[in-house]
Amino acid sequence: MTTIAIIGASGYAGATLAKLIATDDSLTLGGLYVSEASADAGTPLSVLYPEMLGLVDQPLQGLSAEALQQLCQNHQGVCLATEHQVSATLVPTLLEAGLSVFDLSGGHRFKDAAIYPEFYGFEHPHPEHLLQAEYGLVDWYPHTLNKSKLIAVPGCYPTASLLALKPLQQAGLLSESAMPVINAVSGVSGAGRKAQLNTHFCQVSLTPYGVLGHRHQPEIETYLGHPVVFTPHLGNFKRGILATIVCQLKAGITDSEIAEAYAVYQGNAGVKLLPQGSWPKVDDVAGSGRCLLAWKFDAGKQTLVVASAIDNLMKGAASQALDCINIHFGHEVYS
Ligand SMILES: NC(=O)C1=CN([C@@H]2O[C@H](COP(=O)(O)OP(=O)(O)OC[C@H]3O[C@@H](n4cnc5c(N)ncnc54)[C@H](OP(=O)(O)O)[C@@H]3O)[C@@H](O)[C@H]2O)C=CC1
Ligand SMILES: CC(=O)N[C@@H](CCC(=O)OP(=O)(O)O)C(=O)O
Repeated sequence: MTTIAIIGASGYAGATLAKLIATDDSLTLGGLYVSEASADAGTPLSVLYPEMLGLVDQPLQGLSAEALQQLCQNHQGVCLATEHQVSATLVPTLLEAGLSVFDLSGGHRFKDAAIYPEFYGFEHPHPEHLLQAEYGLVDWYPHTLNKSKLIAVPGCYPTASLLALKPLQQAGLLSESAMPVINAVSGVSGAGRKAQLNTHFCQVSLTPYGVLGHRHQPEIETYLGHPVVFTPHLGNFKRGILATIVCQLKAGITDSEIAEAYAVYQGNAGVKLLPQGSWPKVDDVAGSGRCLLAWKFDAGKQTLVVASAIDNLMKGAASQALDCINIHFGHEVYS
């Protein structure tokens, strides 16, 4: 059995992951950590999330220097469900102790350290570790996940967008002179558990944000290998992401070439194509580790619309992290 700790376990992504690890036959859920001064230190996770009563009753521990030392001695892997800068600061100690690190934040998704001051608002404290991180988009890069002890779990919007666009890019169907336009709506849990006025459920009304400057734009472009226009929106529902993407394809492309490109997902339990004429809904993926895709093509305009739905806390965070852990340690993956 492989024992996994979670730092940031009281947050939405960390708690979702704790539940998945606790019910995974190949893994043992180890220590659950919050910040040293957290008001939740000492509280069982199941008190914060009663759905986990009897399943995850261990208390959250404040991450003191002593707790960090014990974490390093007692676990094979650790998940960082913490804010980007916190993850970037913790990684060197965890790697030096020999642990495998699964970072759910954006702290290690780029090789180019210059992205951090521009899109994340801080200088990366350990750019040397960026070069060793592998990007954990499990449906596309499963074979690199045992090549490094540092796995950068993708962001939620990039997961939804890349799963929709990579088949087209790989098959060479995207027009080189046009950018896919991604409009994506996320539920409020995407913003985390901590209260903030602009993500207060009663204040939220469907609106774009981060226009032409969201940090997921460079992440999508990096792993697609093609520029895009990405506009996230916040919607007044709890969980799920729906990305609706409009792309220009090269002249002469046909429906059957598009179908062939998406056949890359045949037999993949984690990504499913809906029958032509059906479109994914966020409620159809809430609580699931799957991505649902659907597309329609106008051959006259060479325009493709593809829609992609995931649960931001599952495929967009915790279930993708769980798949990364199991692939990394050579266990069976159940999507
Ligand atoms: N929510 C989502 O849909 C997704 C989130 N992510 C990423 O996952 C990470 C976590 O997100 P989310 O769960 O939403 O965030 P939350 O705000 O819900 O949770 C953050 C967690 O980190 C803990 N924490 C804060 N500071 C520290 C610290 N210094 N040391 C240890 N623990 C700390 C918090 O507890 P406390 O403050 O009490 O210490 C809490 O447990 C972020 O990087 C986010 O960008 C990725 C994909 C999707
Ligand atoms: C609705 C909402 O606020 N969503 C978050 C994205 C959550 C996510 O995927 O986070 P990371 O890339 O940061 O890990 C945002 O736009 O910042």
